[in-house]
Amino acid sequence: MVKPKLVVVYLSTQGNTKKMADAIAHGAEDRGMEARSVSFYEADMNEIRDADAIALGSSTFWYKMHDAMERFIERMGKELGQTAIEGKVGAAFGSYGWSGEAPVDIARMMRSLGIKVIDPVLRVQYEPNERDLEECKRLGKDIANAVKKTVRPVA
Ligand SMILES: Cc1cc2nc3c(=O)[nH]c(=O)nc-3n(C[C@H](O)[C@H](O)[C@H](O)COP(=O)(O)O)c2cc1C
Repeated sequence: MVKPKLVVVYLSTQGNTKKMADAIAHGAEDRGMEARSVSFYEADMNEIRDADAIALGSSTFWYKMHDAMERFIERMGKELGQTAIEGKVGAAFGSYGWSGEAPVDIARMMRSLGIKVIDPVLRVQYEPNERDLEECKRLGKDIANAVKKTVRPVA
């Protein structure tokens, strides 16, 4: 049986958001998904097109997500088009220091592309601890549960 697929794309300067991304992927795997956590510059648009779910994460720098992540989401919309993206399950996350705007902005951009972003939009202050990583795994499991409930039309 083909497993449903999750791609987790992150932008992380010191590895904090990357740790969240890896834990989200592990949580989804525990619930039977095929999941891959990749840095934004390694992300493959064809893989995203084929995925049932996408999780996007960036740390907050100067009160917003990194420009490169914003450009990545815009490129995703342009290259894949709304029909390929619409109806996918999504999640937004990121590490922050004091204001934490990036995950909220990511969720807004994903929703404007028609992605069904689930709650919570997950934010962790600085380096995730064990409890934070459990929450990230929980989000991965929730993504898998949401995918099971979603029937997407075959393209
Ligand atoms: C130059 C710089 C600017 C930052 N600006 C913000 C900010 O505006 N708001 C905030 O919440 N955190 C800010 N931070 C804190 C980072 O988001 C935080 O260190 C985070 O854990 C980095 O995660 P990463 O390793 O995934 O990139 C900033 C950090 C640096 C070095």
